[in-house]
Amino acid sequence: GGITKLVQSIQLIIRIYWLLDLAENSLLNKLIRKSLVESNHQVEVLQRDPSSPLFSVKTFEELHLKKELLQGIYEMGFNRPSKIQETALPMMLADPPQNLIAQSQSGTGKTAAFVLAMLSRVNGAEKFPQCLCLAPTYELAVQTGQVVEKMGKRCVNTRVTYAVRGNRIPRGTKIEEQIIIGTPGTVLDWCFKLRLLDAKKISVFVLDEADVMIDTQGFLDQSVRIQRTLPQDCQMLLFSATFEDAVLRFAEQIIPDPNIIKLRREEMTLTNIRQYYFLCENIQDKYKALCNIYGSITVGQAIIFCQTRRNAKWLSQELTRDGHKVSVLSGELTVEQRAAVIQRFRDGKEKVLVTTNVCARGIDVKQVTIVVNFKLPTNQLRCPDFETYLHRIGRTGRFGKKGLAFNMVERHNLPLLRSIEEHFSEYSIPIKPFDLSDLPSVAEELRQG
Ligand SMILES: Nc1ncnc2c1ncn2[C@@H]1O[C@H](COP(=O)(O)OP(=O)(O)OP(=O)(O)O)[C@@H](O)[C@H]1O
Repeated sequence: GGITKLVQSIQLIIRIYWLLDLAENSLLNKLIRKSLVESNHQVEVLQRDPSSPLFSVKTFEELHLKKELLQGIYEMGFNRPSKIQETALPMMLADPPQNLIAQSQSGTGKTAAFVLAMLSRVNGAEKFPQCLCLAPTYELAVQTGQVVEKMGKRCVNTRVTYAVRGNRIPRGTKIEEQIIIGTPGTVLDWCFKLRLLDAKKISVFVLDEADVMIDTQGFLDQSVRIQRTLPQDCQMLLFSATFEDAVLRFAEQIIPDPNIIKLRREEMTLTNIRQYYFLCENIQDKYKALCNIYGSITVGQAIIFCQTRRNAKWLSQELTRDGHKVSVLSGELTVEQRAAVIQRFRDGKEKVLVTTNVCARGIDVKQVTIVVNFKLPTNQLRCPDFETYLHRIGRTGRFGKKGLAFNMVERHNLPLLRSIEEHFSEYSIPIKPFDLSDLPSVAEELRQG
């Protein structure tokens, strides 16, 4: 009765927030990531059309791209294909066209890959939509469109338009742009209600951020309805940063006889991170321990994780008063504001980033040498949040550098620390109490970098 309805609506609200967070994370990654995330893993080909040419390319020249497209790529500073592009591009550019499902973590070159495929297939002389790309949110659609405009700068006859809320086009208008990027709901309206484009003329269909897409019933159904209206010989491409079973099932439902490739995620290792803890009576004690660290180690850049916005605010005020250059990252900032804070931190304008859990994910800043858990991460049930702990201290010790993690622990939370240490016992790295005698070796290790 009423109770179940109430529970269902609460669950729906939680899912929507979770999805928004997922989409926000995806957008934040795009905004802060100015360069490729290199991977030294090989791409795994899980399934392929036996007739498809299976080879990978090491240069863009081997792809026989239109010269104005090759020009666009070089002007973007791309020297050679990324790991996923090496295998995905030959499949996507093959004739006859191949369908593809590709998973590769954020920042590894998926967007550039399918944008290159769309630009490559567009016939600039024809003034009607030929490529359709679905994205989960307006902002992500705009981000992808910017890559099209940058990479297609020299393809003078090729133009892109956005099927998103707010781009009002009168019913019956015949759209001339060859590439359409939009969110599922608006794209459906453009196809059926407003009849702005003829889906039968679409030759390339891209569904990006599939892992974000499938989490709202609407998107999943709408994407399927759009895909159903496309012609049989339309090339279908689907991309996702992760490959949970649900994503793969959705992908195979949408993309007929696909090639399937994936790039394994870099394992997060803790082996090159030294972890210590300070026993603290209260928050002032924690602040004093923090000052001890600063007083005695030449710190590169540090990220300090707090559990609440209130503590983050209090801590940043204390640090600023003591003359540290501090920036704060917390949930009430918009994604663009967060990206700006992270960009400043990356540029070294501030030495300390105080942040709450919400923004902890996805910040990969190379020169972070120290991570401080001002409070150990726990979930809503006040149990240790192992995944967040791993994500947080994984912000340091990146790219083979040495890293340092300090945990400020109240006495009653020691069992929490022990269960975290136990959970990561495979790395067999103790979380030792920090005392000043450790300093010389720690400082030396940091210097070695
Ligand atoms: N072959 C390449 N060489 C150099 N830089 C590249 C290459 N391909 C992409 N990049 C750059 O790397 C960054 C990440 O690329 P891209 O956005 O395509 O990755 P992505 O996997 O789609 O990331 P996300 O999933 O976060 O959207 C971008 O700044 C892009 O310009």
